[in-house]
Amino acid sequence: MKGLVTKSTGSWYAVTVDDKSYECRIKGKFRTKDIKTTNPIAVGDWVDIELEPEQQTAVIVTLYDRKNYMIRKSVNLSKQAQIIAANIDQAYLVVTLASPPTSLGFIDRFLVTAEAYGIPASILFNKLDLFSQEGLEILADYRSIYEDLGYPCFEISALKGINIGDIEASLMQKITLISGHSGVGKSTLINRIIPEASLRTGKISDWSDRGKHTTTFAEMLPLSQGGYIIDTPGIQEFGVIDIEQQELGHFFPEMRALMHQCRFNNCRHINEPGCAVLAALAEGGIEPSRYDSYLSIYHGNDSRA
Ligand SMILES: Nc1nc2c(ncn2[C@@H]2O[C@H](COP(=O)(O)OP(=O)(O)OP(=O)(O)O)[C@@H](O)[C@H]2O)c(=O)[nH]1
Ligand SMILES: [Zn+2]
Repeated sequence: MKGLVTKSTGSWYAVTVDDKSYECRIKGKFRTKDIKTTNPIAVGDWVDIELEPEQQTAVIVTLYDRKNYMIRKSVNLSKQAQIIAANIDQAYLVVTLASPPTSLGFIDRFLVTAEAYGIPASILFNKLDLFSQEGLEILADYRSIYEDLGYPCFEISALKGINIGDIEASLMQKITLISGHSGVGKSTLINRIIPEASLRTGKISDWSDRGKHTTTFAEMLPLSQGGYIIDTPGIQEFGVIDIEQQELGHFFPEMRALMHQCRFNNCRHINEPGCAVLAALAEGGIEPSRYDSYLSIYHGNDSRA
């Protein structure tokens, strides 16, 4: 029977076939290109399952080819990768400028991975209700960096219900991944959009609570207007994986637009003479924070919260 993986705990998977959900485990090996993954099957995957005799459970026996996926380097296991979700139409990164802050490096790593797999990405700036005047100015700066690159940005308060209608409209009939650090408000947002979901939301009250994950597994939730949201556990760190140094510039839209003007066609945009990217950086046509992220990813560094 062919079904859709709608929930994953890492060892068990819920697979939906014609509105019926089966608790499944994996049989055999499933490989993603040459990458070692901590989870061979991810939410959003299409699979074949076989019922186990005289039991309520089933086993996943086939994994169908994926249209795309979001992947990151696993924390502490730098050789291994985690597939966050597969077969998605768009990826929404929920960020906050405070409690907890999301770094530009983290945002850029997420966007580069989305570009590499052809997934349209948007940024949701949450907790708008907490912003001071100064905070709003920083928000406007961040927003303009990413909007100028073509990434849609939303300013919202999941808690107070501000600007949620715009997001709801953009989710219709689509499979949308919702990702971000722990505590940025993903569950609060999803609860507002799908009240029946009643996901647990956590209070991050002090330092010792930081990193406490209230969402522990990825889950695909149907929307009443059609489409799905994929809720994922909070991510501390986003390590880019499976991108060659030489192709990295292609996944920065502002660099992609200029690189054919570089003198050398194998330009790394680091110190080459006649580099159009470095010229644009010097003239303010490329954001220094974006170029910093390029260098940092190029040199294989991960982002930490
Ligand atoms: N002030 C304010 N607080 C918010 C907002 N959205 C969420 N919060 C609070 O932030 C805390 C974390 O929210 P969650 O929705 O649990 O965050 P999460 O991203 O789902 O976290 P994980 O499940 O750990 O990944 C809770 O105390 C929420 O009430 C918002 O728009 N404004
Ligand atoms: Zn160059």
